Amino acid sequence: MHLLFADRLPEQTLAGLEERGHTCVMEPALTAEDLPGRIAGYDVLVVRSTKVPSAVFEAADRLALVIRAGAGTNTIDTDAAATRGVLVSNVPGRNAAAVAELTLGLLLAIDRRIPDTVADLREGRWDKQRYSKADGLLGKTMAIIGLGSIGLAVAERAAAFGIHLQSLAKPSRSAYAAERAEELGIAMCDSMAELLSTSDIVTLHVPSHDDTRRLVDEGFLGAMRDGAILLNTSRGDVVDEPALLAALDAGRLRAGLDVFADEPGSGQAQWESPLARHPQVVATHHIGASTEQAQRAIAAGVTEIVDAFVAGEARHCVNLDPTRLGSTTLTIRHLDRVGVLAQVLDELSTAGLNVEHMENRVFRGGRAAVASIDVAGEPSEALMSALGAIHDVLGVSQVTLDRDDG
Ligand SMILES: NC(=O)C1=CN([C@@H]2O[C@H](COP(=O)(O)OP(=O)(O)OC[C@H]3O[C@@H](n4cnc5c(N)ncnc54)[C@H](O)[C@@H]3O)[C@@H](O)[C@H]2O)C=CC1
Ligand SMILES: O=C(O)C(=O)COP(=O)(O)O
Repeated sequence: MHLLFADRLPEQTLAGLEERGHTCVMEPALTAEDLPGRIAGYDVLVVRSTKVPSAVFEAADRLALVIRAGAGTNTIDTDAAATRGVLVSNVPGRNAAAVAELTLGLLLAIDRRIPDTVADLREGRWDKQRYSKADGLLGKTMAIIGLGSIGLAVAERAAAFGIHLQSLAKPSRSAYAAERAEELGIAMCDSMAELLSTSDIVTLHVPSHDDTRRLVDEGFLGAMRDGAILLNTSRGDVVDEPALLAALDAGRLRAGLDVFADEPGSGQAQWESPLARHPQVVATHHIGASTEQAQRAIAAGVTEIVDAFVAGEARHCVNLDPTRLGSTTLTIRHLDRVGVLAQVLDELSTAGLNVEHMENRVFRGGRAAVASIDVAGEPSEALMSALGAIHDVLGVSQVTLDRDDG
């Protein structure tokens, strides 16, 4: 396969993929505007924060997979990809420790005003009194919004500082996250108002999507305690930035920010941001995931996704239907002979049933096989008998599932 890397990944990763017979081209200076003109001829596109707009999918001739070498896929038009049948995968969890480390770093930097004290010393100014007013973190309460890989990694580290942890009760939380939250002693609040009004620190770890964009608005900020600290290492647009600026100007809050709504990409740029310059803010250059450890782990994840794709698996794909694909699963046991599946598909097509997912596994010995076919709709009795009557079909059964149960 031909792979285009539009951001920098370790050379060893490319070398490993070339050893597997793939052709890899790395052009880390490519921008979202360049990509449509460069994508022709590539099967796989690998990006970090470089944006992948719909124009890329319109211009692509053989693109089958986009890999986000990181967690957040908000920079990729995943709907446009889905319309063109292009898989989009991310590499979840592998950079969580790095982001959690930076989050705690921002918190310590704010509490002790480390950037200001360092800057003064670099200028030759000694002022012990000025920098002797930190409050300390022991016994403080932290609200964690988004209890996924990063939220939990932050919780583990904050717990070690003696910080009390709380989050929002969420019935749909995964069993793993719910169990881990309990182990870490994270208290659950029933409402956002309760969570915010009882926390000294609020840290954001949700992805950017329709429900979370500008989640932190004037009302949210107003509900935070006076003197509280807001940490954002998720995405800039989760925060209403003018509203945050107003709260900072009023001296009500302090903030640690790694991400900004209009941040420049991975290169260098002249960039004036009133938030990043604000004296109540400690800001960094969206470097949460940028440790060697995290990038090695992410690169290994990219290789695993390519290997899985070659083997026919859409690993960590974010734009396939997450619920059950077809409403009915047909299980067809048959002799492993050429043409049996073609006859099965012919019958489905005559019945007007669209196949949404299909897998065929051969039994040990190679004499028989079992096909599992998800179809959109309910097969009629006539169709079931027609399938059962196909020569070499050993048996047919069906399970009808509620789409939401997947
Ligand atoms: N600063 C940086 O360099 C990095 C930033 N990120 C950002 O952090 C985000 C989170 O990353 P992970 O923890 O790895 O993802 P994750 O998918 O493991 O966790 C996200 C969590 O947020 C929860 N969530 C989603 N919508 C919510 C809502 N409306 N209210 C409450 N919870 C909600 C999900 O249920 C999930 O538990 C990424 O989507 C990305 O935007 C990720 C990696 C690096
Ligand atoms: O993994 C993520 O979601 C990140 O935000 C990291 O972005 P980056 O790979 O540093 O451009």
